[in-house]
Amino acid sequence: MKLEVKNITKSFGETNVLKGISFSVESGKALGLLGRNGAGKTTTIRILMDVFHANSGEITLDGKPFEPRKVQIGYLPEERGLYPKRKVLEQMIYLAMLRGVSRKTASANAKRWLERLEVSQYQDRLLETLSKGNQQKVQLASTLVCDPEIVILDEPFSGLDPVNSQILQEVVQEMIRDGKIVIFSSHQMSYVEEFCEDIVIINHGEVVLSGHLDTIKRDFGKDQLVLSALDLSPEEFTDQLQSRLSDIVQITGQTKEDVIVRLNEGVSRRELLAKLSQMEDISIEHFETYKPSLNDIFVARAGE
Ligand SMILES: Nc1ncnc2c1ncn2[C@@H]1O[C@H](COP(=O)(O)OP(=O)(O)OP(=O)(O)O)[C@@H](O)[C@H]1O
Repeated sequence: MKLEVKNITKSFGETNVLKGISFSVESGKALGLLGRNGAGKTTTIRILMDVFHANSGEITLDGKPFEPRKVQIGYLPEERGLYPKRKVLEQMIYLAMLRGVSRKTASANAKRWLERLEVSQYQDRLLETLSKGNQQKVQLASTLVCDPEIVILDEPFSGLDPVNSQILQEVVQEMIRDGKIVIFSSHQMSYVEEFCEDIVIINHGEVVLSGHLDTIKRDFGKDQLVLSALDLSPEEFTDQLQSRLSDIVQITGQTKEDVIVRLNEGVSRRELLAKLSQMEDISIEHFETYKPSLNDIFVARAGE
């Protein structure tokens, strides 16, 4: 299956919140839907879920108009939506039945997911009596109870301890292996890097970057190098580079140990290396291609 979002726009009153959002995601893959607070991620998801109508654009599934009610979708919204005063298992079965699953299957699926997420001991408790993390796991179990083909997870890791995060990571990996379409929205970039082959970054309602994460990283790191020099702090080395090599490199960043530079247009790595080795008072310790993290890319593309 292939889900395609094509040039979606949405306004609330005078405010254009989405200004032409496009992306696609296929079965067995996870797409990271990223953006700063207020960028338009939830609005996009709500349009996918048919909570809002787009002003223009279209959404297709395998080339045909997407009808969310005709496909099983598991949506874990950021603002969680279960009933605090109802029992865990009872409400999971109820919610699955609302989505057309038989009572027997709903009950079996609910028990299986509660077990898998290690919260089956709470199945007969009122939801509000569970800890925040355990409520979160019940939410996730409820998302999966209808055996969805499309899974949309909005900040699924918030409030989970490291052990529970690990369990959830395994579940997400399993869903990808099982051929689900996964849309994963999170501000926690390390999880996005873990699961998502492709990403789309939205900023002020526009896609500012999208594509295959490995390719994006390669392109972003292209022409950038990580350098350090023996017996010089990154600050001292930065000063040296700025005063002596500013015709061939620009400083783009600094870490605790290294300086990150970008080659000026037309300058090769070989040229830089030659210039550095001619500097007799400096011994180069570290010279390698810059490998940006998704966090670096996000800050560069979605930062003001
Ligand atoms: N029902 C609504 N009426 C008016 N404006 C809205 C409505 N829903 C969202 N907005 C506005 O649309 C913009 C995008 O909001 P949205 O919730 O999609 O952002 P987001 O990327 O999900 O942010 P966050 O990371 O904070 O959850 C915001 O400026 C928000 O105020």
